[in-house]
Amino acid sequence: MKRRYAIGIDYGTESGRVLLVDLSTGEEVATHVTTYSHGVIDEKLPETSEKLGHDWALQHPGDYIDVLRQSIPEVLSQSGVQPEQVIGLGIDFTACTMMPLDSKGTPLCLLAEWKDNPHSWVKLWKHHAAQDEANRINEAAAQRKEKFLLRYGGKLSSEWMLAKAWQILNEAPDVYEHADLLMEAADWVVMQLTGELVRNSCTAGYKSVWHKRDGFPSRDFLRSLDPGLEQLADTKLRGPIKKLGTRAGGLTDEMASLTGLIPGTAVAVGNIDAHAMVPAVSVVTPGKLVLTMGTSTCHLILSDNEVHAEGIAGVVEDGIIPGYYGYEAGQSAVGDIFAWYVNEAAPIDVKRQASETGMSIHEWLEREAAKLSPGASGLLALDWWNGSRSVLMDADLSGVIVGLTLQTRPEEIYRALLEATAYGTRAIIDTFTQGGVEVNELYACGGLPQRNRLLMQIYADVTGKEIKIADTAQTGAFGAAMFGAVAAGTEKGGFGSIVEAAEKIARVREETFKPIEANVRIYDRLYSDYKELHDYFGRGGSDVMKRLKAMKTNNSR
Ligand SMILES: Nc1ncnc2c1ncn2[C@@H]1O[C@H](COP(=O)(O)OP(=O)(O)O)[C@@H](O)[C@H]1O
Ligand SMILES: O=C(CO)[C@H](O)[C@H](O)COP(=O)(O)O
Repeated sequence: MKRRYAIGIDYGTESGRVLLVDLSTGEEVATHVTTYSHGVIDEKLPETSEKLGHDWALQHPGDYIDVLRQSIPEVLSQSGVQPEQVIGLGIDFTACTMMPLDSKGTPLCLLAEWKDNPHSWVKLWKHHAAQDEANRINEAAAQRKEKFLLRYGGKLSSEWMLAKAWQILNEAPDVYEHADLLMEAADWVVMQLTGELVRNSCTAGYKSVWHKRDGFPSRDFLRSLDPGLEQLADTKLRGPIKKLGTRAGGLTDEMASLTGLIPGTAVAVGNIDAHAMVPAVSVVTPGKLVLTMGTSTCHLILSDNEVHAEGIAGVVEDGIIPGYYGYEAGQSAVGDIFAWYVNEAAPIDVKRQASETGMSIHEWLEREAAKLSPGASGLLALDWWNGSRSVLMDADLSGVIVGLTLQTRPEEIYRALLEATAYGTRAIIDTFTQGGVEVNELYACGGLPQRNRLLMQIYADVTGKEIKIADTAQTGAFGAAMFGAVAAGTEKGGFGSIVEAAEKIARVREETFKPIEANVRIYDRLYSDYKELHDYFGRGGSDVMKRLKAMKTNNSR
């Protein structure tokens, strides 16, 4: 029998990565990356001089289609695989990355009459300008003792659908009114591929507060926020919600000719990028915490039980692997913090030395920072450069570095930033453990583990746990391909379930990162200092971060 393949597409913050996977061996046969030509739109709208406010982050939906147009034909031609050998396609996406659509399913930002309104564009997951709305949602839900709040650690995020939808209603009621649907980008791309309006249970559960039995927040609650939101769930969020691995539909003729695949190829319902990575590192049972480390980090774990605790961003039944409660927590910036330092703050001399040695700035700083021992720099940082997603769920918090002196070196700051993100992860592990979700093992995947060994050693030392690393640099796309093969089903040469797919083709590397005892002891002390700063700035010891942010926002008006 001819070999069978599946394609997975990982829609990240800056680019879409397409991977062709051999379903009999798990071999990654070909991969291609399409960088979004509009990138993250956070200063002004394309083709206009319309300036965006603080904390805005938008995208262009055309960039998502470019990934299909460019990268799918590319992996087919690189590999020589025949289109009919590709039995399934799955996608994963950043989330909540949402957009308003008209009644034909066209994003409003692509229509001449709406394109100058920032609210007609795709709001990227890291659009944080709906914090006011999030605060008001949280106050109202707490006051009304809404049951759903418990499943989200007591707070909904400004990154999620409800806050973003309400921001549109508040600031651009005409856009809200005209929007027939508000859709996750993951579901919109699946709709383009198949012509079917199908939502996936993962983004619906984690980002739109949907529950398998209780549905969305009640009309009564939505009306209590704003009468204009009352019908939100029944109208703009309508559509069947299908569980992960379900076949959303077959590839349309139009999409078949755009991609070079054959019409009718099975397309799985969408998924969140981080969540797709869990089975891709072979995790399909409880107790194994998966760190998906890239621009941001998500922390995902399965459990047999539903527990509620502060700091857990969300628990969704069947949200990651059917049959389990899937838990998510996260840090809104990780790679983004290192990128900030490299792009905005590293001195010119560092850039010169890196270029002289033929290394990237990250690589040079990593090499120099690895020469330092833990605690030697006298620096300690908080990891809130893009707010705190867990444990505090507050986008108005910001970054801190304590201990700077005239002697401080760039590699010391770089290392302090790596360490800060590791402390943030340890705080999340504590939250899970104290909340009753057992964390026995750590798995790391995403773009960072294979790029920065020092980072991974620091994570092992700070958490005191051995870390297993994904055997693929394209973990999201690999997981998406696995779900694509499940959607195709066994009769087509795919898999009967995601658990079967994980058993047959998912794997981790043999090499692991093990904690170094002497470092663990030092980091234990530094972590307790981190916690002191964390609670001081984050739990009301000082509101200086919020005052500074308010001053900055007022000044820019
Ligand atoms: N050697 C490195 N060390 C630390 N961070 C890095 C390194 N190389 C790239 N990064 C950061 O990794 C992030 C990109 O991660 P990746 O997983 O590829 O993308 P995404 O999160 O968009 O899916 C960027 O924030 C970038 O600054
Ligand atoms: O909230 C998310 C998942 O729940 C975002 O999709 C994620 O944090 C962004 O992913 P990346 O860092 O890989 O761009």
